[in-house]
Amino acid sequence: MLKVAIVGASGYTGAELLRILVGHPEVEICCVTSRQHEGLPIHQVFPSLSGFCDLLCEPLDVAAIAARADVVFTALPHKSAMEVVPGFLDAGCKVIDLSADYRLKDQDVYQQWYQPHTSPELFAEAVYGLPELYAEQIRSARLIANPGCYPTSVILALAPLLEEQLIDPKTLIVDSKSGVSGAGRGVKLGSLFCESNEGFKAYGIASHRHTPEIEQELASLAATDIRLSFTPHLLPVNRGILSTCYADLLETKSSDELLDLYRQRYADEQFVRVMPGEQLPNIAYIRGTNFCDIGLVSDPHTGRVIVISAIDNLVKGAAGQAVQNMNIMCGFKDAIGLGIVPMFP
Ligand SMILES: NC(=O)C1=CN([C@@H]2O[C@H](COP(=O)(O)OP(=O)(O)OC[C@H]3O[C@@H](n4cnc5c(N)ncnc54)[C@H](OP(=O)(O)O)[C@@H]3O)[C@@H](O)[C@H]2O)C=CC1
Ligand SMILES: CC(=O)N[C@@H](CCC(=O)OP(=O)(O)O)C(=O)O
Repeated sequence: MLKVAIVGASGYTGAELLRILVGHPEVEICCVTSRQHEGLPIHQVFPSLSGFCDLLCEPLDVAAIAARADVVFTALPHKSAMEVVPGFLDAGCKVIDLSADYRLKDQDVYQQWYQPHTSPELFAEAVYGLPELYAEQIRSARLIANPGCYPTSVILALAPLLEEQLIDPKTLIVDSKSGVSGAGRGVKLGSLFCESNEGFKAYGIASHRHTPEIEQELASLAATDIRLSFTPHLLPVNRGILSTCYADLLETKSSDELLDLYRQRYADEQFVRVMPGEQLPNIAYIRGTNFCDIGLVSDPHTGRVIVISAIDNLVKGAAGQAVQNMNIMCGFKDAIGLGIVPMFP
């Protein structure tokens, strides 16, 4: 059995890692950490886990955890992850980092959007953990930079069009809407029920820290520089991201032709579902699962294509993708532990 530790287990992505990994046949969870809940059984932190996991929350002692774990999931806020990731790697663990600390390839860009980085020497080694693009590199990786939730939804939505150079990269506009769990479990004014319920607002306009991450990956697909207008919105639901992506087509293509391209591109990707014909993604269809649903419409009136994608921010946007990466790194089948059928309604 593979021994895994979940560092930052009392957060939302930590809870989701636990939900997925308690049912994983190749994994034994050996350690969960939380500073605030040290000594408390994790099922008391998350009563939903009663009967599934009775590990006690431990402090974050890198040496003590590394002595027991083969793989460490760091589900910590960015800036905190970089304080512990190098120690786990030095001790011989594989690390899947859910934070943004190792996603960017350029140290100056990281510093501009976050803060000075304390282990930029790991940037070159870290593999951006989007299996639909980097499965080969993930297989032999020691450090996975698990992608951001918004970036996952946007990159998967636009990859086929950019790879085939069918859209003008200068015309890209993306609107994304996220459920409130995207902001984490920490107490924040904007996450309070009365602040978010029945409201719907844009935030981080022209300044959201996922912009450089999305641009980095889209530029690599398009083999040209990308400048993106990215506007996230806070949606008053617990989970789910719906991204709407607009771009000018460089040649006339019908919706059916483009859908065919997407079907071919993702034919071997079991977690990407290209919606048939008129159907469009809905966060209600993927809740709790590792699916990314994609639909599109080619608009002859404007010459633009509009691509819609939907993911669960905590699953394909975080914990599910992290487990998918672990499966690939460890030679397991990609979908082990992730074969959840969506519930509806
Ligand atoms: N929520 C989402 O949809 C997504 C989140 N992510 C990223 O995943 C990471 C975790 O997110 P999420 O679970 O939402 O965050 P939460 O705020 O819900 O949880 C954070 C966890 O880290 C622990 N923690 C916080 N600060 C520190 C610290 N300085 N040292 C040690 N432990 C600490 C907390 O426990 P305690 O304070 O008890 O120690 C808690 O267990 C973040 O980097 C986030 O940006 C990525 C994609 C999607
Ligand atoms: C709704 C909400 O607040 N979402 C978060 C993004 C989610 C996230 O955790 O992003 P990282 O993985 O890059 O940290 C935000 O806008 O900052």
